[in-house]
Amino acid sequence: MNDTSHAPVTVTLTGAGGQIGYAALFRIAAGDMLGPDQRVRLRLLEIPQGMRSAEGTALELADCAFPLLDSVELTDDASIGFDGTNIALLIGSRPRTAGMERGDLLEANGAIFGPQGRAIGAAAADDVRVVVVGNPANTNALIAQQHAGGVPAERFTALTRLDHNRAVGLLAAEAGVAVPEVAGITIWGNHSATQYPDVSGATIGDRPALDVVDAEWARGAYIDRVAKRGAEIIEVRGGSSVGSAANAAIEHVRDWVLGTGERRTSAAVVSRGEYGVPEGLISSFPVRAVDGAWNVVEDLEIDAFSRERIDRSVAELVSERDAVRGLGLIG
Ligand SMILES: NC(=O)C1=CN([C@@H]2O[C@H](COP(=O)(O)OP(=O)(O)OC[C@H]3O[C@@H](n4cnc5c(N)ncnc54)[C@H](O)[C@@H]3O)[C@@H](O)[C@H]2O)C=CC1
Ligand SMILES: O=C([O-])CC(=O)C(=O)O
Repeated sequence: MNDTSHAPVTVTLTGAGGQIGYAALFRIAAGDMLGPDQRVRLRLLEIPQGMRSAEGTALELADCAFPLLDSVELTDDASIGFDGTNIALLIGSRPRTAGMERGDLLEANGAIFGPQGRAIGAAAADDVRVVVVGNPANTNALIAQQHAGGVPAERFTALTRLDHNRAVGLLAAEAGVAVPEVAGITIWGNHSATQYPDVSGATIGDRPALDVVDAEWARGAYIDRVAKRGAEIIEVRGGSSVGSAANAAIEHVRDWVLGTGERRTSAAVVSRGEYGVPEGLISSFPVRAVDGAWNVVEDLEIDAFSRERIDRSVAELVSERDAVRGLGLIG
């Protein structure tokens, strides 16, 4: 992938007929995800009810005449959708609606991700990389991974980049600085209201963030605002985040494939026990991407406040894992 020959990369999107799919596909085809020289083959995987909408999107993609877009194929068969795929964005699921918590979604969505994981295991390219967007994203990623025999576990990730970007944007706004001044924020744990946006190691310009903004705010209202931003958007827009979610998924894949350099970001990746997170959980960590792989940044200091917040979110991931195990969705 991304070698000098620039052979086309196959990108599969599930939920391609949905809102995030619509917001993501044009940017992927324009080169925002894999770079301005990388041709892409798009596979749009939908359920029968979503096919018509995906067909419409495919017509519009054709009408853009994107030079980097090699082909667009539509299917409702996962074994075709993931055949030879290099990058899979698992977006299709049921969005949360007002008043609904993620726990309610476990059962509704869990059954989607086992078969998709199996199809990825059976059909995808050797270098396949998967990011799960559909909620509950961390646990859906775990389910897919557990069914994808033969695919290295670390190729399954879940999206917390949207939370990360929200945390950066809100901190920059509070400090009255431009976004590039902010560095070193971490989202820990689950993509849910228990997530912990951690600014204890963050900087604003060349100063510790906690010397610039009120520490009480950073450890109170700020955490709540970031963690509940999804619900805020639902409340204000009347629907869940779309443009910002598509953007985050694109940035997640772009960093994973092209690298972050020294810049730190957040992604939900398979724990190898870092920071006391139980091995095997797909939990959000501070990460850098090097040579096509996410590496957890391991040398951060965790104070008692952070420890408690991380543990709380990780406990929720453990309970989601146990719940899907109880439902027979994983072994
Ligand atoms: N991780 C994150 O940061 C975020 C995650 N989300 C989640 O992303 C998901 C998608 O959101 P939207 O695009 O707004 O929803 P949407 O309802 O507009 O689109 C979902 C699409 O998925 C399709 N679909 C359902 N089951 C499928 C399956 N088994 N295979 C293929 N396609 C399938 C549906 O037909 C529909 O077209 C939701 O679960 C939402 O909660 C949304 C925002 C942020
Ligand atoms: O909250 C939701 O249902 C959508 C979502 O994941 C987010 O916006 O972070």
